[in-house]
Amino acid sequence: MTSAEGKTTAGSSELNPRTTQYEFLGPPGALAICIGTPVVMYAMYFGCSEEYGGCSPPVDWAAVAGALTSWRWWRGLWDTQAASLYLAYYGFVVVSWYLLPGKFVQGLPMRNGQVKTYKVNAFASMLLLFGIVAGVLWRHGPQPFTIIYEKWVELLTASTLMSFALALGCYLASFRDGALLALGGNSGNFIYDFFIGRELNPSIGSLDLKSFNELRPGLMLWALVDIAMACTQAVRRGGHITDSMWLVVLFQCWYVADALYNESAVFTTMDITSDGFGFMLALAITIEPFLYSLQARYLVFNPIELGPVYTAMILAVNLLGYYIFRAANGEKNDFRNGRNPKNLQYLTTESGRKLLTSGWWGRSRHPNYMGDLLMALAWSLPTGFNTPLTYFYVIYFTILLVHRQQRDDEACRQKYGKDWEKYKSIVPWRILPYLY
Ligand SMILES: NC(=O)C1=CN([C@@H]2O[C@H](COP(=O)(O)OP(=O)(O)OC[C@H]3O[C@@H](n4cnc5c(N)ncnc54)[C@H](OP(=O)(O)O)[C@@H]3O)[C@@H](O)[C@H]2O)C=CC1
Ligand SMILES: CC(C)=CCC[C@@H](C)[C@H]1CC=C2C3=C(CC[C@@]21C)[C@@]1(C)CC[C@H](O)C(C)(C)[C@@H]1CC3
Repeated sequence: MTSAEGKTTAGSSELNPRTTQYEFLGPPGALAICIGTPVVMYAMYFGCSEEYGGCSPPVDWAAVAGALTSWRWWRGLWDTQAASLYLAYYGFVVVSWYLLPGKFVQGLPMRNGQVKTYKVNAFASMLLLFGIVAGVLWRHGPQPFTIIYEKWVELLTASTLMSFALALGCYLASFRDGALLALGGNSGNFIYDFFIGRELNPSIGSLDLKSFNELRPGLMLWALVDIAMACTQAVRRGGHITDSMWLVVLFQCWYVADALYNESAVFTTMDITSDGFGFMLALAITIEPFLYSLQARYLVFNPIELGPVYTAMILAVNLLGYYIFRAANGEKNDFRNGRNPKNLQYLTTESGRKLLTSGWWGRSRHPNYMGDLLMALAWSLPTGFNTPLTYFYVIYFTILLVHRQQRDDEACRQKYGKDWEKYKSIVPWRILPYLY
């Protein structure tokens, strides 16, 4: 953490104090991530696509350079049909949130004493989308879905612009009277606050923009993109889909379905309770479908048959990861909702809040990250070892989770003081027992 220099009292109040500590190396770091993330996403396309010579070295850099120095660089990124398709998709996700029935669930109390109510129907939205996909497949076969593969970069542009528009809109709206700001996003520096998110929970009517965008448009499109990649492979191979493609699509669709089914669990994560909604989280709608699906896109032009032995081994890695991820998240969720069915041991802190010290949370301080990382590995293994690029997700995710663990550790240190040090002495490992 670095200190936010040059703070003034303008823009601060008792409820919305000025942010005095920077994360992500302050404004230069925030600017680097704002520019760097879209650059990386385009680079993962230009550096790993059949149009530009595949993914394994040598990439056809001459073709990439040719594209970048010609008119195609600008014109090729934008396509009105792709942007309209993207908008129609986003509109569908909003309308399905509005129209489909759902439970109403309360979030944790905010520091102004208010409690937000969320409509929980993300899983129903996903089922509706999958129902429409099944209907199209039934009537027209896989062909209509190949447009997602063909217009990949144009759809990426549309989604990136949507992320930017959402973040900018929320940043500007946060200056209205009465907005509750995020404690970490009110530094007074435009770049930093735009990136971290100035307002804690921006909403339009009863639609909470942060939880909506963290979960629905990005995750559902990720599943749809994966299905479209399998359809593209099927069209090219006379209806045949490789076992590697089946694995990637099933694993990732399962992960998405699990997240949407357990929608209410996200209301207690730090993104929802503490972070604002800025460009960082708005990028979720782009990163999830266009970066996390790289393996499926790669398998379209590098079809790989794994055979039963490798298929079974990779399946086992994913199942183990999923078991740890779900069991750990389940234990914490139960505990935070006042249940302790396994009679796990815990430490009572001075604040009255309790911390689990046995079960998964006694093995490491973020056992759920361990499960998530194992799954990430299982999603890359079906692509073989011809290119390191399909392992990008595992590497990016490790960096993201290690940084997240450090942020959470600092937040818990501030929340629990010396009790957190005591917890750390009981549970010394951060993510991977005996390693980290
Ligand atoms: N696919 C992706 O791109 C990403 C996935 N994720 C996943 O999201 C999920 C949620 O992650 P995240 O919100 O970062 O963190 P966690 O689910 O690990 O939650 C951290 C919080 O849990 C509470 N806690 C910590 N230790 C204990 C304990 N011993 N007993 C009880 N409560 C404890 C603390 O909050 P308090 O005490 O206030 O309750 C702490 O702030 C994870 O499964 C992660 O893998 C995350 C980022 C990206
Ligand atoms: C630096 C930068 C640009 C960061 C963007 C990070 C985001 C993409 C991730 C931050 C936390 C996330 C979570 C999920 C997806 C990725 C982002 C948005 C998540 C929705 C994936 C599905 C899981 O089951 C989850 C619900 C636990 C998870 C929540 C956190």
